[in-house]
Amino acid sequence: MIQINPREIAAEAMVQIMAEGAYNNGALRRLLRQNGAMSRQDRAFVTEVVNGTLRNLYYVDYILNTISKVRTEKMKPWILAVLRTALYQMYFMHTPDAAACNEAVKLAGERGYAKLGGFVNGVLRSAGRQKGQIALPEKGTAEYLHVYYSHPLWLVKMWMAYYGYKFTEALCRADNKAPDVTIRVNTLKTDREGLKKALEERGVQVTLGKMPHALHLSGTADLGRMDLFLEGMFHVQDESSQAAAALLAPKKGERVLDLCAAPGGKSFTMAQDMENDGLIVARDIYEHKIELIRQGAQRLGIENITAQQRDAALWDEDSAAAFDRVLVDAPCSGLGLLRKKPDIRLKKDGQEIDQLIGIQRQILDTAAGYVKPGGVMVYSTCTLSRKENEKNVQWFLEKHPEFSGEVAAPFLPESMTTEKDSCMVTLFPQIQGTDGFFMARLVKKGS
Ligand SMILES: C[S@@+](CC[C@H](N)C(=O)[O-])C[C@H]1O[C@@H](n2cnc3c(N)ncnc32)[C@H](O)[C@@H]1O
Repeated sequence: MIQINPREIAAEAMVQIMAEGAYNNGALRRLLRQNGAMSRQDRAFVTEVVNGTLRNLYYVDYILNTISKVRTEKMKPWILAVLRTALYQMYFMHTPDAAACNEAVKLAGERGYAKLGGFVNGVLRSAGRQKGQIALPEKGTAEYLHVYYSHPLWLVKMWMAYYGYKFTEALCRADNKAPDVTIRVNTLKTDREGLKKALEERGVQVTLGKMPHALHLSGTADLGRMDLFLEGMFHVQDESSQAAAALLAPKKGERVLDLCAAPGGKSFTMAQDMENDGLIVARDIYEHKIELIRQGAQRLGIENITAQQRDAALWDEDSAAAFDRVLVDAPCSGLGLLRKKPDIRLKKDGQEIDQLIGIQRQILDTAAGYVKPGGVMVYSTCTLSRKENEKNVQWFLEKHPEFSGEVAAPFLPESMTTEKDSCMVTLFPQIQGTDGFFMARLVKKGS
């Protein structure tokens, strides 16, 4: 049997993600598939090392740059990947220092860098000796949160300006915990108790979520291959997204437009809430993503979704005042997803926010015209940036006096919202245990 070294796969993933620009989840999935002979334990190890290293990258690099004479940005991609993943194992996974160090030296040699084995050995031995002794920036500063919790400095500063130091620290800490898998029970086929029991019979640990059809799973190896998944008993969906669908609250027989719908999660949830009755037009700008909506709907036994490729920023006369409910789940900076997509924090620099605001406002402006008088629109993002969230809603309500905000709390379980008298809700990983998420309920006047 071929021996696959999981440490090598982890370092390879880091090269692809950090030096070649691959997305974290995509690169991991591809490498795990290509090395399918690895044991379940080794696959879990690779996933933990890659996600953990990415989640703690600013900290790991801070240690490397304190110890090494060569700065991380000057290192060869392979050597840097080997050092980062080895240091993560030593500092966060309790791998014995000597084992992590010896393996790293071997890995350097395997890709033609045998000459750098001494350098790798020196840096890691020194890191082992100095564990817990390297001075960090002073506590109470943005620089401390940046290094200790490995969040970009610009983001820490932005959140501190919004929420203050203590709240930002709690948020950063929550971002660094690997989340469990959350699913939405397919109420067209089963119910929460029935699915919980069936999952438990298959060895999955299950707890109930705050949303009425949410389950939290742990101990799931390959959920996508499980019979219950293939039979369409659930789809994977964070509780924040389930809440956004609940805030729009579509009813049986209504016409619903989901303008930025792929891969389809919120459309699927709404279709189930509507008991497969009425119509959901689910659109996205990317043709290849439309197929994901169709496949998902088919797996789940959903028949009231029509998927269409269309740019939501461009006006569609045929949709004018044609929908009871419109969802604008806008493209955004994704700063609420740091738990699940740890590479987001490394690849954004805050510059893209202003560009996104332009697109979000264009989509909102266009969407307003598709809502029937008396109809409802929900604007949502998976980000924690007030410019993309509250400021956009304020802008929209000023520009569109035919809309007003409706208090959101009555549409959500009490534990999901802390704002009791606002049309806007922000969810945080350290409070609701969800992704960082924003949503607002806007009602068009008239009847
Ligand atoms: C936050 S994701 C949507 C997630 C989806 N609502 C769900 O619950 O599964 C945003 C989506 O907007 C799409 N998008 C980006 N720009 C768009 C545009 N101008 N028009 C329509 N869709 C767009 C992206 O392709 C992406 O699928």
